[in-house]
Amino acid sequence: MFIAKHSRGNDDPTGIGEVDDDAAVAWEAPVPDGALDATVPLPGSKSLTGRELILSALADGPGVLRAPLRSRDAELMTEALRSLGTGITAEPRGDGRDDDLRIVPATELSGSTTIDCGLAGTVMRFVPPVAALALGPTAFDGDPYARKRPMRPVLDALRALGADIADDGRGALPFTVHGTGSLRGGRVELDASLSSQFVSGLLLSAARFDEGVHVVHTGDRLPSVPHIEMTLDVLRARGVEADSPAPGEWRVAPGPIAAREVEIEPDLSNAAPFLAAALAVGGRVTVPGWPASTTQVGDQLRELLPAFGGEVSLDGDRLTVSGDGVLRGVELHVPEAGELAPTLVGLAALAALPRPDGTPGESSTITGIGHIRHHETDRIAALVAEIRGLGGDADELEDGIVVRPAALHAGLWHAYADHRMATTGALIGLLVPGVQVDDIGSTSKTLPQFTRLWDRMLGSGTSDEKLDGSDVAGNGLTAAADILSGLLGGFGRA
Ligand SMILES: O=C(O)C1=C[C@@H](OP(=O)(O)O)[C@@H](O)[C@H](O)C1
Ligand SMILES: C=C(OP(=O)(O)O)C(=O)O
Repeated sequence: MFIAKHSRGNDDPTGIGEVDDDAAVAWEAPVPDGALDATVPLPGSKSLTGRELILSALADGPGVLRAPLRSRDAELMTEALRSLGTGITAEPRGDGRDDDLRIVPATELSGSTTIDCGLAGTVMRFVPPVAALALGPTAFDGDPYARKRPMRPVLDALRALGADIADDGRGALPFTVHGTGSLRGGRVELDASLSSQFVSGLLLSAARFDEGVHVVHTGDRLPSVPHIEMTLDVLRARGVEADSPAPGEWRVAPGPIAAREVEIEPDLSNAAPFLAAALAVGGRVTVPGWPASTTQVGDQLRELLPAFGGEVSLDGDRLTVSGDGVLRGVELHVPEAGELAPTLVGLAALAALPRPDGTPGESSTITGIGHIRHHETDRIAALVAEIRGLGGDADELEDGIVVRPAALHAGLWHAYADHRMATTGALIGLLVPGVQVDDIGSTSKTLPQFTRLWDRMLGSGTSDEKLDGSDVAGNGLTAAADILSGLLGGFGRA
C-alpha cells in the first residue's frame, strides 16, 4: 500500500532535515479579513487512537473504537497491527466523522513481516513490544528522519526483558525483533529523559508479558508525564492492574486485557493552533466535544493560552478562546507539554511583533522542552531557524527557546516534514502576509483535513453545521489529497 512521505523541502538551512526532490508545492498561509468567529470540530486523538489500537489487538476478545483518528500515524499503527495478524475493519458511522474500527485480536500474533513506522514515534516505540510477543521476525523501518529518532532505551529494555533484537548498534531504526510468541518481562531500568514513549510502549504490552513489567526510570528528567498517565489510565479501563508505586516507577501486572468499545476523544493537542488563532487575530474560536475530564495534555491549553492574553471558557463540552489580538510575551516552563510547544513558540513570535502603534512587541522564554529536539525534527533548532528566516530574533537554549521583539516579513517557512512545524507556520502567517509553508501536507500525520478546517475557521461563522462531520472526516482531504488512496486502501471497508 502506498503511504505518502512528506519531506523536508529543497533547501535546509539547519541541516537537520531530509532533502527530497518530491517536495510538495508551497502553501500560502491565508490572512484573515477581520476578527474570528468560528467553531472547529476536531477528529480523534492520535495518542488515544494509537493506545486503544494496541490494547484492542492484545485484548481477550473483539472490540470497537468509535470515531478514532484517521491519519497517517493512525494508518501506520493500523497497518502494523494488521501485519502481525490483527483483524481491523472500518465501519462507516453515517455522521460523516471518521469510520469506527472493529478489531479482532489474532489467535496467535505472527511476525515474518516488515513494519513501516513512517515518522510516528508511537509506532516505533509502541509496536516492538507487541512484535516480541509474535512468533517470527518483524523488521522495523521508517522515514529517513525516523532513523534519527532515539530507540536505544526501548531496544535495551526489551532485551533485558528477554527479547532477541538485531540492529546495527546505532540504537535507532532499522532493527528486527525476533519474536518467540512470549516475553518473560519483569523489572527493568531505562532512561526515559528523551521520550515518555519509551515507558508507555513497554507498559502497553506488559499485561501480556509472563511476569508483567516494573519499569524504573534512571534519568534526571522525565518529559511528557501526562502521556504516561494516559497509558496507565487506558490500561486500568481495561481491567489491567497498572500503577506508579513511586515517582519514576511504573508496574503492570500480568493478566487479561479486556475487550472494549471505546469512544475516542477529539485531539486536544491539534486544537492548539486553532485556539491560538483566536488570540493572535482577535475574536473567538470554539472547539466542541471538549471532554469533562481527560488525560490529554492538550487540556493544559486552558491554563497556558491565557498567559498570552485573552480568555478561555468551558461551557458544557464547548471550549472557547477569545482575544483582542494583543498578545503578551510569556515565561513558560512546560516539560509536560512539549507536544504543544511549537504552537506556544508561534504565539511567542507573534507577541514579539511591533504593535500597530509602533511600540515594540514583548520577549518570551519557553523552557523545559529539550526533548522536543527528538520529535519529528529537532523542533528547537527548526523553530529558531524559521523565525530567524522571517527576520525574527530567536535563540536556542539547551532546553528551550527565547524570542525577542522583532518584525517579521514574508518568506518560506520550512515544515521539516513535521505537522506541528507546518501548523505553526500557518499560525504565524495569520499576522504576517506572504508566509508560505513548504510542506503543508505534513499535517496528514495527525490532521489530514488541516487546511480545510483552517480555511473554514478564517472564512466562516459559528454555525454548528460543521459538526455534521463533513470537515472532521479524514477523507475530506484537501492539501493532503496525496495520502487519500493510502488511507482508503489501508482502512478498507468491512
Ligand atoms: O505517548 C504519546 O502518545 C506521546 C508522547 C509524547 O512524546 P514525548 O515524550 O517523546 O514528548 C508526545 O510528545 C507525543 O506527541 C505523543
Ligand atoms: C511528538 C509528536 O509525535 P510522535 O508521536 O511522532 O512522537 C507530536 O505529534 O508532536
